[in-house]
Amino acid sequence: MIPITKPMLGENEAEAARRVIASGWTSQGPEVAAFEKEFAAYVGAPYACAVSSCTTALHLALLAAGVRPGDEVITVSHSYIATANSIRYCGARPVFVDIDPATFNIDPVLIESAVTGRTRAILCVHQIGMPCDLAAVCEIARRYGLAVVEDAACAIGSEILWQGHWEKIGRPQGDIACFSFHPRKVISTGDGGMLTTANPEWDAKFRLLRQHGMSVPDTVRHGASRVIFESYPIVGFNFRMTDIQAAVGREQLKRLPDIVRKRRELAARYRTLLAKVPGLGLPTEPDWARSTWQSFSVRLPEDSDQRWVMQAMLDEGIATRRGVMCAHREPAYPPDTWSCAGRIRNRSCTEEVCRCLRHSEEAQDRTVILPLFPEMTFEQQDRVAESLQDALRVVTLNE
Ligand SMILES: C[C@H]1O[C@H](OP(=O)(O)OP(=O)(O)OC[C@H]2O[C@@H](n3cnc4c(=O)[nH]c(N)nc43)[C@H](O)[C@@H]2O)[C@@H](O)[C@@H](O)[C@@H]1N
Ligand SMILES: O=C(O)CCC(=O)C(=O)O
Repeated sequence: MIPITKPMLGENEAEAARRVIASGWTSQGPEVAAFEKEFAAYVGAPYACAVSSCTTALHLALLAAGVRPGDEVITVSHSYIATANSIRYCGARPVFVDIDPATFNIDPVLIESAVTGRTRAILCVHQIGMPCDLAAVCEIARRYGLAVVEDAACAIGSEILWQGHWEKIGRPQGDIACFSFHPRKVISTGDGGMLTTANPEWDAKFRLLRQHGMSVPDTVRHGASRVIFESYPIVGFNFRMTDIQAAVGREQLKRLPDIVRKRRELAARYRTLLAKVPGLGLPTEPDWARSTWQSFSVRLPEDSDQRWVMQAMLDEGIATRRGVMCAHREPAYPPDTWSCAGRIRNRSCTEEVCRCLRHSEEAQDRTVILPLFPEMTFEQQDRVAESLQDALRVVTLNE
């Protein structure tokens, strides 16, 4: 079986976890602090704060940016559901903007029509590791006084050409960037997340909110020679990362440059292997972006059926995934819970038929994500390419 993904974990990670367990201190402590410092150095950010997942990171980012019940946040529907959910957790309303079908990222041309008096922030996504057009997003956000939160779940190691220099995503170019260490991502701690920012007040807020709003952390009280009583000035959460996870994350960071290099090599190789497949659309990388290729997504020819192709490949022992989901199509998102640019401004869409998100829907329905992981062999990759071509050929023959 060729899986869709396989986290690159080995003896070093196992030894790191063992070392923490043997130390007797396993909850958020010195390993988390060290991981944060090393992660900040990697992306070039002034501050990094570790949490339990990217979902909880997004939630804290929006709260710190001042998103409150009744506010609107501009984002994409075409993303894992956690993106839109994080807005709902704040009692705010997602306003969905369609994607550019070439990059699967928010179409900057459409953002301005989604801004209203209630808009508080733009939550943009670097979908499947491809940097979105942050320069355009930030320009609009600055003009309207909006915060920019980046969902960089898949973009650890992605780069963007920023004011003439290549920078890692997460510096951050916006106001806050959120990363994921779920096993489907570029590096993994089992589950886990990270927020980066240049704003010390927001960083302090993340730290307070991730640990119940506790005024004096347990680590400080643990080592104190005088009795200290903590207080809880605000309602916080338990969104901590453990020291076991952080120790694994530190080992993963050491592997990261090799992982990204390998992923880019495999993505380039897919491009060569699939270049001549009739009607197949290959992903594009703008000349100002370098992806991690967290996923390699191909657009199927017009005459092929997505589910049929995926099943044919599964029958050959190859796992695939459909294109990235659209939150607005899920039962958790009835029409009264979200808006989209057209429904606000032109009223060109009815409740029944909405054309505002047609590129998002088309990407979900017409693309297939192929296996790509650093330990994938060329032989496995050849099998994937052949199996896809066979499946497409059978579809054509059946016509
Ligand atoms: C492109 C999108 O990819 C992911 O969505 P997805 O629909 O592909 O995710 P799922 O289908 O839930 O993928 C989870 C898969 O990730 C793999 N996986 C999940 N956890 C593990 C693990 O611990 N070990 C191994 N070896 N594999 C793991 C399994 O193959 C599992 O089926 C998410 O990461 C999204 O955030 C992302 N945008
Ligand atoms: O739970 C998932 O499958 C993805 C969500 C994620 O990556 C996260 O919250 O860190």
